Amino acid sequence: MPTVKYQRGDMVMGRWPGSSLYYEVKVLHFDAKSQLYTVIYKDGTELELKEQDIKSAAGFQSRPRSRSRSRSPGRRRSRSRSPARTTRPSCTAAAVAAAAITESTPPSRSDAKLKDSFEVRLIPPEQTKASENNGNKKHEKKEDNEPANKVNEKSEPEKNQSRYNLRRRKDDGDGKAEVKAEQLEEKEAKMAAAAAPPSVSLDFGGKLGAYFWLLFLPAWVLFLVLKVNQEDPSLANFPPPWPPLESFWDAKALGFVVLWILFQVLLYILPVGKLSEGMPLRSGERLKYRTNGFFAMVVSCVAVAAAVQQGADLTYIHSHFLQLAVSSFLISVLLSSYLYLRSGRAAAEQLALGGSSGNVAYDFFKGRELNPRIKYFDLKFFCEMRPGLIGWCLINFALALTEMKRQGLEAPSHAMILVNLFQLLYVADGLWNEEAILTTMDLMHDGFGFMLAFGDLVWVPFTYTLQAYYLVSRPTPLSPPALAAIVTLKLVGFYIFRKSNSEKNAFRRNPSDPQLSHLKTIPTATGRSLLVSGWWGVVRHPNYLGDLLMALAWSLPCGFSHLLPWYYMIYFIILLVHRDSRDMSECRRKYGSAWDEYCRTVRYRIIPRVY
Ligand SMILES: NC(=O)C1=CN([C@@H]2O[C@H](COP(=O)(O)OP(=O)(O)OC[C@H]3O[C@@H](n4cnc5c(N)ncnc54)[C@H](OP(=O)(O)O)[C@@H]3O)[C@@H](O)[C@H]2O)C=CC1
Ligand SMILES: CC(C)=CCC[C@@H](C)[C@H]1CC=C2C3=C(CC[C@@]21C)[C@@]1(C)CC[C@H](O)C(C)(C)[C@@H]1CC3
Repeated sequence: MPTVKYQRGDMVMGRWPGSSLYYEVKVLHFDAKSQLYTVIYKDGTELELKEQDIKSAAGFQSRPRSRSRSRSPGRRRSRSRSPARTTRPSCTAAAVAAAAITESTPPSRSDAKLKDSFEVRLIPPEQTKASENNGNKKHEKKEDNEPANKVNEKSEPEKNQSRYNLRRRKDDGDGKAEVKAEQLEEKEAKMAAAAAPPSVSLDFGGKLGAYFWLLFLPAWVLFLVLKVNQEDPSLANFPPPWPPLESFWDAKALGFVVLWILFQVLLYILPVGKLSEGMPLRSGERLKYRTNGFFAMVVSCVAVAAAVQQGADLTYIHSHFLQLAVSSFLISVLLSSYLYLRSGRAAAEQLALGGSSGNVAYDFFKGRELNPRIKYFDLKFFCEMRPGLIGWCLINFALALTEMKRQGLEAPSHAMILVNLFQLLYVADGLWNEEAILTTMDLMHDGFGFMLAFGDLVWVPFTYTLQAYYLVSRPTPLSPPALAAIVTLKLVGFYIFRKSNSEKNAFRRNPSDPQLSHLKTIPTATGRSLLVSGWWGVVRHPNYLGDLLMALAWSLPCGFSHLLPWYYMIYFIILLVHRDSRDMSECRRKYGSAWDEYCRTVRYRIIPRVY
């Protein structure tokens, strides 16, 4: 192939995205269509690079420290208080490669210091910039706050510095011009990284999987809704009776759903509440979000109470559950189609990683655009946090009223009260801590497409309410000890869930938060660190553990007569196990062997000593 400069198996130097640093990589593959080389770093991290980001190894050498008069990364480090200054690389892709070029033997893992202190492997682009910019004291402060780094600072001799000074020979010793060229390169590389995100493997079963999920998810919701309406919803009583076609559609139901969504839109755009910043995007930009979810929930409760006071019959929700679900489904399909169409016009840097497979079904399902917005109105954030989530509580409340009416009760049953209160607490907590959602996977990494639109508008309100629906016509008495045990379980789960989510959110927002200074961290090549003690040192997803305990507490009040009210628990285990593995791959890609280090230190994923 005449146009291919580097061949498979060639050892070359690849630019680390977002920086001007080059590391040794092996060429795995060249894609003629995208003109991208797939390269692999020494620790197994794979990236796709443009030809201009690859140089032949012959043009590189490690710069001897004595000649390092310029503001090279290594030298900048030696002036700053960054941990990178004082530690030696151990195993990130880039650092291993760096060490491999400058030393005959790569850094040894058996290094005694490695055991107790987590080491910096590479100057992260952000850190490099921070040290370069003397005015940026914030970053230095952050590093000071990390005890693990302090240990490193004391223990590592400066002589290691020169090992990271990898640059092209022609740049050597060229004072100001060099700095300028370097800054330009860094800027270019950043833009390239933003514009051409590295491709990631397709999850959810890839393209075929997308077709499957597009058909299966709506069918499954329909199945559940029909099943819970059966007098005997046991598995043996299969299939549930198919209702007449005309009963799927009700214009009034569609009207109610549209009104509800518009009401939530109105509450969302009111200039009430805090404007919170999201995490930095690949372009470096930080979007602003109006986090007034709790306010929206309170106003919605007042509005619903007023409507009931005025004689509105909420049992309509129970009797038209199917039609309301179908209406929401139609809206989610319309929304997803709009999202897919508009994503065609989105700039490359606005797309989620892996969101552009080129396959219509997959991209429609998974969503391409990361943060689709109409002016300041963030569609993904709004859909995830408002109509479906608050709607879930409204439906639960309506089902409690229906239970009272059906069973001639003066108050809802204990089981119904527990389910209502538990789930209300879950939603209210999510909305109270709305800002925390900005550091979750959905907001940071996932595109907005059918999966989330359907999940937010149909799946959450019409399947998360199944326990309450189940209880409407199936009285389930609870003994006082059972009641106490279930409440305790819920509170324990909630405590773990809230504390761990808040800890991660606080750390991501401000790594130098004095309240977190006791926590150990592992620095990574991206400039972000990973918590390795506290909640995130117990298991890799303590928040999932808390969430699962809560899910158990939601099913227990419904007893053990049927599987249906346990559906949420089963689904949730599958969802979280899959989410955990998706997150593992994503973090492995992002953090390279710093992530492996974290996984070796924190061995269990969700349940200590079990999983
Ligand atoms: N009820 C429901 O239906 C659902 C509820 N949930 C709940 O939503 C919440 C959010 O979940 P989800 O978005 O899946 O995942 P997380 O909130 O756990 O976010 C995962 C991200 O956190 C960061 N991270 C991972 N490990 C560490 C660490 N050691 N130190 C610092 N940061 C770390 C990484 O992002 P980075 O490093 O880029 O910051 C990672 O990608 C959870 O509580 C979950 O239980 C989730 C799904 C469905
Ligand atoms: C099968 C299918 C269609 C899956 C879609 C998954 C979505 C239903 C969930 C993905 C992540 C979610 C979160 C919440 C609700 C469910 C979805 C949208 C959440 C808003 C619930 C309230 C919590 O407090 C939370 C804010 C942490 C949570 C965030 C993730």
